[in-house]
Amino acid sequence: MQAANKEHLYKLLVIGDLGVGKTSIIKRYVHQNFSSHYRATIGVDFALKVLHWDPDTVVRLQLWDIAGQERFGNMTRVYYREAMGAFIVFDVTRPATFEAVTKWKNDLDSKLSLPNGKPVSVVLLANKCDQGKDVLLNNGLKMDQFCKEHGFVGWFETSAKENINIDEASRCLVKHILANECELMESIEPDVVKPHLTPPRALSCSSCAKS
Ligand SMILES: Nc1nc2c(ncn2[C@@H]2O[C@H](COP(=O)(O)OP(=O)(O)OP(=O)(O)O)[C@@H](O)[C@H]2O)c(=O)[nH]1
Ligand SMILES: [Mg+2]
Repeated sequence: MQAANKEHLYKLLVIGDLGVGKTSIIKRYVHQNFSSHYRATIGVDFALKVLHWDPDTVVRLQLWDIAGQERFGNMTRVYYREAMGAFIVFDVTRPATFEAVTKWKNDLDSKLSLPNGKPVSVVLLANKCDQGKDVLLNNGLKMDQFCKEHGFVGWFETSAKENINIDEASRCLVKHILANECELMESIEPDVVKPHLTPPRALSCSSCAKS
């Protein structure tokens, strides 16, 4: 296979309350397995997922699995640094974890933004949808409105247990990150190549090429 000529590496955050399924979603996405045994994450765990985005683009995702117990503490600023996007996860069987979504989003937006000052792209995950949709049934129709009001680029009902919508949610987030990166690149004056920038060919990105 011809070597990809565009490589991207993005740090992604996975945040949300205790026990909503952050670690399980990452385990399903990266290792294709699931365990019903709950072992709370301490601090932060890491995982790497490589996507062959298109024939000449490879996207490497560095996933930061942040413990729910970190709950907008002062460590989150350290964990959030230089991330390009995030998943905020709640548990559809526990309404309180949905209430916490706005707190996580506000914490993220108060501590992290893109170099142009815009908020990073965030996709909302309504996890454990294999276990019923209590929260969604009450809010299902309003989820699109909720996402618009709180600045989420999309939302998905997911299940780490049944492997539902996790790939789709990741593609949605990466698509928005690529578009953001393109906008950032375009905002850099084309005739002023800053010394730390890599050679011009890396300045283009697939979504720009498509636009
Ligand atoms: N039925 C079902 N159970 C799930 C799903 N995702 C996670 N679980 C279970 O929920 C519990 C918590 O999952 P974790 O992935 O450890 O949750 P977490 O968000 O990483 O929790 P912290 O690390 O404490 O923040 C475990 O018992 C999982 O098996 C799912 O999609 N469906
Ligand atoms: Mg965990």
